[in-house]
Amino acid sequence: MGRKFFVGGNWKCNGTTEEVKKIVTTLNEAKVPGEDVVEVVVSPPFVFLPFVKSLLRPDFHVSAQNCWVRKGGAYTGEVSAEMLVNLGIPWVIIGHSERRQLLNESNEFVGDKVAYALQQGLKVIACIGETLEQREAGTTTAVVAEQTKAIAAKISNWDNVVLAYEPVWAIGTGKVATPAQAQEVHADLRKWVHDNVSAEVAASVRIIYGGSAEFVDIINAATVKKN
Ligand SMILES: O=C(CO)COP(=O)(O)O
Repeated sequence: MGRKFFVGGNWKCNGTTEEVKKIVTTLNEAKVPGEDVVEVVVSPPFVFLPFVKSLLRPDFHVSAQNCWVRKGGAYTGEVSAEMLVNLGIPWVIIGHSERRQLLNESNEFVGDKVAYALQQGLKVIACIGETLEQREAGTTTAVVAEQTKAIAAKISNWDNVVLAYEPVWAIGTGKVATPAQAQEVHADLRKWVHDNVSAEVAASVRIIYGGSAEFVDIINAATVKKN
């Protein structure tokens, strides 16, 4: 069976109650293929999670944008994986480049977080991606492999992991990766997973593109491929 499509929306640190309500209303009216074809996941800030979950159509799901690396406790300002599970939040984004860069989350820390969240029963969108400097130095493949390796070292079951390739240079910069650029890294990543995890995981794990995109390119690429 083919891999199920996955579409996610990371709302980052944005929104008011009114705006959130408006977005959810729009999403609830959207026409999409069934859940058996595509999973749709939205990721509001923590404070809006229960609100969004309560308003969102049942075939769309919610995701947190982060969670604490281990069991909760005396970690002021953090939100634990257990709390997300308790609230019925099925997904969490881990290792977003904004957290890696602004909050110094290391590859190892991200690997620990992914492992702990999975152990608690959450599904994880694990983000990886290179900076402009790394791309220009020709180290893209090595960088994303290193980030993936740090996750692979801590987990054995990839069923509940989606790998999100999010090139840092195409996040919030106005720059976009072309479908060919994204596809090239996806292919390298899948090969890395094949050679370093297993052929089964390489065949089944979903790798999504998570940087900015130009819809025109995607549609053209799909048309070219179809023809
Ligand atoms: O960070 C992103 C997805 O997680 C995409 O960011 P922008 O849409 O701001 O480029």
